[in-house]
Amino acid sequence: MKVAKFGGSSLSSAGQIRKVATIIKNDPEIRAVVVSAPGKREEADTKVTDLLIALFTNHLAGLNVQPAIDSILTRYQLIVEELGLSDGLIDRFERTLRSYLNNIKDDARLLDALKSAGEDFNAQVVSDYLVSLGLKAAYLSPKDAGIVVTDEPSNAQLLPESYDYLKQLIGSDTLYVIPGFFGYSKKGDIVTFPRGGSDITGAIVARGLEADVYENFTDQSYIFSAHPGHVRNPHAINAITYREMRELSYSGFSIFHDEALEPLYQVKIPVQIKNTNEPEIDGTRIVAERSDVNDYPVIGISSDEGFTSITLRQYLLNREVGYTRRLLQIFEDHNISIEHIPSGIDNISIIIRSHRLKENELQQIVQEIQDKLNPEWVQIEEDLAMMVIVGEGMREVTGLANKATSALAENNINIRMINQGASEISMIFAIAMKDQKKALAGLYEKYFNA
Ligand SMILES: Nc1ncnc2c1ncn2[C@@H]1O[C@H](COP(=O)(O)OP(=O)(O)O)[C@@H](O)[C@H]1O
Ligand SMILES: N[C@@H](CC(=O)OP(=O)(O)O)C(=O)O
Repeated sequence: MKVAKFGGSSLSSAGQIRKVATIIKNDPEIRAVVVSAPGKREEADTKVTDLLIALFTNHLAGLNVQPAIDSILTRYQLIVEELGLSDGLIDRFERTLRSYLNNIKDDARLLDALKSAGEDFNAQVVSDYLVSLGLKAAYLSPKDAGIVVTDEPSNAQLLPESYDYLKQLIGSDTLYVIPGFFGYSKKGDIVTFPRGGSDITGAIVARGLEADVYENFTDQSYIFSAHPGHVRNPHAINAITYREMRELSYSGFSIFHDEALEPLYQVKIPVQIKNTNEPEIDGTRIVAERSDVNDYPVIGISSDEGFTSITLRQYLLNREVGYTRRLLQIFEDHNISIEHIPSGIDNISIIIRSHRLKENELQQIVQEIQDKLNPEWVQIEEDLAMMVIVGEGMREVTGLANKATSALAENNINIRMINQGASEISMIFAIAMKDQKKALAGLYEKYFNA
């Protein structure tokens, strides 16, 4: 039994939805479908989720919201007309958006409700279309499916009891079409997952329904060993482990959400990445173990930008008990999570994502560091990129770090920090953001073409 998730690129137009329906019709193993909101039809297009966020922003600013509502409804109108579905759907969608705007007074909750509409409307469209083709399909709201989440707007986390509710759907002869990207809090409010979170819903449903495989349909036939938009003709991956994928998706492989692995790895449900436009290709499998570690000790290289490092120097820091804890406390007080903490005997760096800092917050943090810890000096480096090299074979094979340092040296790229992940399956190099493209090309050549 399979659960299939179709991403925004697979559902961006009536033509794409037809391809999705063909995939579903041809595979009776698919027993539940999770859908995203319509994505971009071409590069310059706007995702429906972004149109919904624009609607929220206009509403908040007190502007006329009609143009934003029209642009959203037009996307669905085009799809509904071309698929020959009832116009009544569009009236229902308009009433839903207006009722959210009129009735939800809390801004964060309104934003989540509006964002959820992209997936919610699309699930109704896809379900109606499958029914029109003669399939026994039905729209199922996350509320009725039992997807219960924590109450943190835009950052929902699943509550484990959801699996007990989802289990009750096992064995049904109805093909459920479930909107991705959101769940309901215990109080009954809509709460969304982080952006890209329909992958998370798909994983939750696959686990709840005890699927043999979670098929994730997108616009690429494989996960490649480097982002295909940044490296020309990267090597296609056949199998990658959950641990490898988590490291890579957290740091730039946006094809699959890093938090979508959590529901799956304990119960070892494999993920099959497939292309809606080339469904005959098997694609990439995300699994617990892979058999080609000797051939590919390194499986992928990702890069991610927008980091800031704060480095403190303090002679005899290694002997000061509690120094690190007091430093970390400052970041905790600012509610800023930390990415890396490389340290030496007399210095320590804290690396964070720059977007987590509010205006002037960095200066405030430096001031607090000076007041509370009195270091000899504090150095700030902004605009850093992280190059992340990942592979289960990293522990066994010698000379892998050397390849990276020589690739960067040959390209005259200064390394600002090196961190070997405690998992021993990743190595991270901080460099200046301006060198990122050159670094990725150089590293890719060394590991995959040398
Ligand atoms: N290593 C990689 N291999 C394949 N695609 C990647 C990789 N890293 C990033 N991507 C990007 O992920 C995109 C697909 O993910 P996403 O936009 O979330 O799709 P969907 O709309 O189907 O959910 C690809 O078009 C590609 O640009
Ligand atoms: N539509 C949401 C959730 C999502 O997962 O979309 P996609 O499958 O197109 O990445 C977003 O844009 O964030």
